[in-house]
Amino acid sequence: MNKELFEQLDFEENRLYEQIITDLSEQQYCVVDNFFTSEEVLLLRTKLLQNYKADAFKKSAIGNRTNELIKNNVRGDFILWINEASTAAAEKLFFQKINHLVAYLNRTCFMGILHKEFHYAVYPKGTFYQRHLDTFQNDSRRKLSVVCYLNDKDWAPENGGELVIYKEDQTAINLYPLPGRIVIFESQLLEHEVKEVKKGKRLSITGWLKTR
Ligand SMILES: O=C(O)CCC(=O)C(=O)O
Ligand SMILES: [Fe+2]
Repeated sequence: MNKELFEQLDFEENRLYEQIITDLSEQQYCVVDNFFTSEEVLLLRTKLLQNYKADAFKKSAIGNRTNELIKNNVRGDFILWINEASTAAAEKLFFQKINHLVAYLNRTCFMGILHKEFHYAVYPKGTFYQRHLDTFQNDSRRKLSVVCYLNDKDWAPENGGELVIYKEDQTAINLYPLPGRIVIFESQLLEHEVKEVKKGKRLSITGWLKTR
């Protein structure tokens, strides 16, 4: 049997990933609850908090003082980039799950995702991220944005911190950062914002799947 044919027969359809592909093509975004189990969220949250307490996070703003001030008006989160070569259990598990999804997307939709970059993010009380397009960083290689929420299950509406996605017809979709939930959307197409956190710290991993 030739290799291509073998690969076709070997191929197993994944319902969850198929739903992601359908949603992305129909509405440019998708929401998957329980993409990470509660044990996985706990593992990831513990690692995030360990780094945060060790002061490893940086203010998301860069540049000189004036620039920083301007950026703080736009975005108040603290971030830490994650190295894919990390041997920490949490980070290995994270990239395993992401890579499994990426392999499927590349195989079934020829998405051509070659690179990725992910960072932990902490939004303390009072912080937000104003409406933006993820390509404002001048990175046209960003194809899909992926946000994974790591809060405890007691994250309630009064905590604020919703992700608001503005669809192409400008309808707003409000999404709470519920633990285990991931949101994927077209980086080049959909503007979005993070509403002010009113209570507690909002914990997440955000990243981009890139084409070159
Ligand atoms: O945390 C979120 O829900 C979105 C974060 C975001 O828009 C970004 O980091 O570019
Ligand atoms: Fe964004």
